[in-house]
Amino acid sequence: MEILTPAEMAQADRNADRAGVATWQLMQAAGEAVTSEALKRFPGAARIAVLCGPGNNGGDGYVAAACLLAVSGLPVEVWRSGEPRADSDAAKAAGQWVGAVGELEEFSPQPDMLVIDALYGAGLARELEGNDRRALERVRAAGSQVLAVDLPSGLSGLSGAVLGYALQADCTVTFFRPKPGHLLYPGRSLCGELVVADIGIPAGVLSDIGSRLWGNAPELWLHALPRPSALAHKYQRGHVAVLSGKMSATGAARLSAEAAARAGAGAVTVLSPPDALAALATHLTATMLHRFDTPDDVLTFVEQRKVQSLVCGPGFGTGEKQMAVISALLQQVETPLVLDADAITLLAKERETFLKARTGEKPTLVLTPHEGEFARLFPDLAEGETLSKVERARTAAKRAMAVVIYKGADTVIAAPDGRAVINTNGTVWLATAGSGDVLAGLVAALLAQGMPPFEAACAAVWVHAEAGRREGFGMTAEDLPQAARKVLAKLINR
Ligand SMILES: NC(=O)C1=CN([C@@H]2O[C@H](COP(=O)(O)OP(=O)(O)OC[C@H]3O[C@@H](n4cnc5c(N)ncnc54)[C@H](OP(=O)(O)O)[C@@H]3O)[C@@H](O)[C@H]2O)[C@@H](O)CC1
Ligand SMILES: Nc1ncnc2c1ncn2[C@@H]1O[C@H](COP(=O)(O)OP(=O)(O)O)[C@@H](O)[C@H]1O
Ligand SMILES: [K+]
Repeated sequence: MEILTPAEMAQADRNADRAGVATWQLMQAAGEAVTSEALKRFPGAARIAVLCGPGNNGGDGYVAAACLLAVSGLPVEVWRSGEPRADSDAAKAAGQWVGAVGELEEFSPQPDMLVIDALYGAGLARELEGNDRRALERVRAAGSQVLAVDLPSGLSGLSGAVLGYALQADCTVTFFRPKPGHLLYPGRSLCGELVVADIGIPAGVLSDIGSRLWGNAPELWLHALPRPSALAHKYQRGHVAVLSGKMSATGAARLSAEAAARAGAGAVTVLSPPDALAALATHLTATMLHRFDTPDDVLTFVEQRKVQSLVCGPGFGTGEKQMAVISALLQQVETPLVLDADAITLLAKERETFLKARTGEKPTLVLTPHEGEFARLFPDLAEGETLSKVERARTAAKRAMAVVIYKGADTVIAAPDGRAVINTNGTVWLATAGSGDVLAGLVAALLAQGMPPFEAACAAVWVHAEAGRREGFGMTAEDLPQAARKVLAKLINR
């Protein structure tokens, strides 16, 4: 599903108006959607308080208050912060509320109350403070249940950051399409359960908006998942090479290699520095092993053995020898390349040179930084407090001419052409050592089988997360490749 920024949502609104769906109609539908979720989800509430701001978010609140009074059989109170502008839809909605309206500073929340937070939504223009903030703080202290209209007031719809203060909602009802702030942390957790209500905006309004952001789902990349021909031999199913680090750090490369094999690569080779050969040889079975000493050894292997993708970084090391290998790969190899972990740290050491070289048409590169690695490679983006994670990932992808998988609980995948995806099926069980190495192997396997890089990255992230969910508590990274295989097998058979 497309994700719309607040500005794109406003455009959708205007397009809907032009298509004959009036904003007043949308406000009615929004208020009714809030009403129906309130009744469905909070059957234990003894009374309802609706907090209404001066804009359209407040307008939705007034509509909901009127509907709830008519149908819930509960006492409904309205508390306002500011007055709607004359002749606005919100003013019309406020005019239809027949009950009393209290000033927000006098609002006294109760534990048995459902509070409907309709102070600010997409129009939040500055930090939430003063009476607004104090009222929300009282709600938190009282422990009332909270339904947020569009967004918990104070949350940035663009970035998911809290501007001043925001309540923890039990449920958030938004309209038409989710916004980035619903899916990026901390917004994602503050929203509680997210409901995306259809309020009658036709999907056609999206055509000239050109949103380039989606929630990650198989629909985006299922068509591109590799399906080998019946006659394929092992190398035609993709040959992945994984570069290992020294003897004491070979596990990471093995995890990537195992993941690549389980994700459908027909052949996987671990390239090993001389000192690690023995350690790897005792552990590898189906995975092949090949020694390398110099960057040239790697280049020769890639060419002669028709390697179709490479993983470099997991457990690789950050010395000069390793830097020489990465430079050679970036400069002399056309094969799709996944750079993770130590490889990203190495790139960061030569940041300027690396980024300068990444212009124009370049061979496929996928970078998989976690928060710390991202900050090393793009310190200015990591510091920019006003940028959302999506904007950071997009800018990084453009600069590096690479698909960037910016990992975390809300992993964002971005391509140099501006496409971006927010992953939403992650689980904390993935926060285990080696889980990133598995992800790198999954991406490489899909690349080696010919999947386009952005789709391969999105698919790998989704499958990795789904595998983590399947395994759940107590899972280690060793469990992930097999679980990923099962997830992929199901998808391929769809
Ligand atoms: N398709 C759709 O999109 C639909 C959208 N709908 C609804 O519309 C909502 C967006 O409405 P909106 O644009 O009127 O903005 P909203 O959030 O109500 O606030 C604007 C007002 O608040 C003020 N203000 C802002 N920040 C402030 C602060 N910190 N502290 C104090 N004041 C502050 C601001 O003042 P100003 O900055 O102008 O001085 C202005 O007066 C959206 O979230 C959804 O619920 C539905 O009706 C159905 C269709
Ligand atoms: N709290 C979390 N919720 C969801 N996914 C997470 C969480 N923490 C980490 N992950 C995921 O787990 C993986 C960890 O990768 P990484 O940090 O590189 O670990 P390692 O270096 O140990 O392999 C990434 O895919 C990341 O998105
Ligand atoms: K709100």
